[in-house]
Amino acid sequence: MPADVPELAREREFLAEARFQLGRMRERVAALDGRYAGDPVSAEVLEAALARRMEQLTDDPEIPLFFGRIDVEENAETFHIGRRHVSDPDGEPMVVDWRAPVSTPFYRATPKEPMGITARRRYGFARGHLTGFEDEPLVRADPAADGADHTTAHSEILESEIERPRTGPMRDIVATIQPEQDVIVRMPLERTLVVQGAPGTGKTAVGLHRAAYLLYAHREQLTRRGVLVVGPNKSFLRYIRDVLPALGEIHATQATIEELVSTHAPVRGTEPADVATLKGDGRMAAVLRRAVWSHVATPQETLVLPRGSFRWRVPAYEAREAIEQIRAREVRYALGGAQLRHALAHRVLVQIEETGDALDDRAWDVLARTKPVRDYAAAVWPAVDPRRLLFRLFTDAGLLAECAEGILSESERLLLAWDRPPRTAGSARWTTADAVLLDELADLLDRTESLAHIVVDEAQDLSAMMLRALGRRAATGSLTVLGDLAQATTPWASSDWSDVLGHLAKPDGHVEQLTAGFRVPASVIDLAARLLPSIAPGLEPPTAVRRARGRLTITTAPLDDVLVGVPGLEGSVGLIVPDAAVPSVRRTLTAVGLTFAVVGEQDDERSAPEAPGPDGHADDSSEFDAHLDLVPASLAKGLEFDHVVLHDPAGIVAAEPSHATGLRRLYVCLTRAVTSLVVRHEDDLPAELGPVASA
Ligand SMILES: Nc1ncnc2c1ncn2[C@@H]1O[C@H](COP(=O)(O)OP(=O)(O)OP(=O)(O)O)[C@@H](O)[C@H]1O
Repeated sequence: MPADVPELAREREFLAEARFQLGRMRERVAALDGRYAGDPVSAEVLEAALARRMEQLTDDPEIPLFFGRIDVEENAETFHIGRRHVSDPDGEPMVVDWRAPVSTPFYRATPKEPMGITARRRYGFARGHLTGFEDEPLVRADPAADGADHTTAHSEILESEIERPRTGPMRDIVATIQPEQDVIVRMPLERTLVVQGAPGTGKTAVGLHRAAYLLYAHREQLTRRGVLVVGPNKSFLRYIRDVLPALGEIHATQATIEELVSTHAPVRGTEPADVATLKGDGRMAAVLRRAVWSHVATPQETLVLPRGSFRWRVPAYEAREAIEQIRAREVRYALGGAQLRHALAHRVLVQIEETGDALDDRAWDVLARTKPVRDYAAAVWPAVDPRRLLFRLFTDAGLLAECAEGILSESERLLLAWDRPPRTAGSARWTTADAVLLDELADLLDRTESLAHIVVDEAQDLSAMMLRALGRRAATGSLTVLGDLAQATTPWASSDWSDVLGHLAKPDGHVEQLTAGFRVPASVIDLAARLLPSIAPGLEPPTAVRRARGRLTITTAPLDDVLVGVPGLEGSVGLIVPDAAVPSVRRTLTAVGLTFAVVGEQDDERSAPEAPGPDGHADDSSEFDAHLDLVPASLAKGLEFDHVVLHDPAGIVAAEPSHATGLRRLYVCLTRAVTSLVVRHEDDLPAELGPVASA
């Protein structure tokens, strides 16, 4: 960094002034009062908007108010770029929001394509204090040179940001978003995107920054219609939950797929992988559709509606005609039922009018609500309850055979039938896959409301039916789909992104790739990549951008010995173990006197408040604030630690339903390390890792 002391002093003054102006902006908002709005509803809306604005203008002295600057060629103007907009009393911008179009060159300009700027400046900060800056001129040395470099110059600030030790939950990358990432972040809202990338290429980070960008660029539409971030489990959601608020965005909901669908029934059951896989198969959608529509009967009787001294009649053939017309409209089932009542009532209305009585729309509604019309419609177009219908499908072989004819084989139908059927739909222990089917049924009955945008992380693990559940929640919106086919660990996972887009009902969506690896050091990538030919032929490992090659140790030493050095390690430490080994490893950790948190334990504690607390040594702070985390292998996905101790790789592979998914789980666990990885084993390492020398 240059030791340009006067310039550094000027920048510090500018920072102090920007902070002062931010305080002034906040005071001005604080002085506004929502109570002076015209009516109570507007007052409430205004109060909420003011509270949000106050929150956005809060100055956290630890967070730099700006992190970059660009010098614009045209009018020699400079723009400081930060997390939020700050203006002076004349309304002139002092700091521009990183998401504003004017900031784009900060992220994308290269000497070959300077995008109208002459220089880029990056700032170094320590705990909110400006410590230095680094200038990168963006003037091409030789404009005639063809094939000039598209890359940006080496930056120490960028490098130290990437190398910074990981502590606590995930943080934003707004100061160092890379050009290929920025292209994804700023893609138009209408576009559904899949971002395929190897471990640590920044997919999660990019997805969250895209959500923040879209909330900025389409504020009104997105806050009104909603943004949802879907993650694989609750501990992962806790890991990422601070990123959007740090970017000033609090209007996105986070949920697991299970949380989304469990509104239909609490998920209390589990089932064998083959059953869950079949329930997640896209063909189930056709089975359920048939099951719902099989309720519509063919009217055989005349509808008789007494009114005053008259008895109006709708013959069965007219009711059949009405049903055919409604079915041709392909409306949702419940709406179809309402339309049938109105169609029947309309036929009565016409007869009444023919007698010279003039009736209006209200009378039509009244007729549609009369008991004879309701009863008649309910008999031929009965109400359907999703839980009861699914219960019948799993207990009534005849009904299932009828609905699955030509779709599922006999052996598949047998697989769906409950071994020990519950007595009623209410007492059934529904599984996640069942809840997803209930969600599909609910949508066949009534259209699911669509959000404006959904970011789905670890999407490779979702079944076709889960993807459909998300797709319908973005039916009039779009999605950002993040994933890595090599990390697919569910038996129902997809092996092709175009299939995923098909199930989401977004066949026009397109796939982007990220290849630069910001997490995993080269030595660890080299080991993990040995699995790729077996688990995802055709996919490439990431290209490590970390300067250090990292430390890789493979050892058969006792776990106690491996743990000796843990307290002295800088940054976070993750001890990843097979799920079944958590209790025994926990005892080991307690015996050696280490303080630790167990990833996922907060969920267990919440679901079982009576459960005895951790055995004296577990850290009661949030799992990602602990120095050492004990991580069940099934929850490692998406997380990262400076140092990883991977205990019993063969056990991790063996715990999965198939060897292929076991190897993918191992690939996930191997790629969580930022600085060092210790693989500790007693049993032979999986052959696919090839020959390795154990210490
Ligand atoms: N442009 C960047 N600048 C600095 N750090 C970055 C950048 N992009 C990604 N990172 C860091 O790299 C790490 C990995 O990012 P992230 O978790 O988003 O990757 P991922 O592709 O989702 O990984 P996985 O497939 O393992 O879930 C994070 O610590 C993130 O902050």
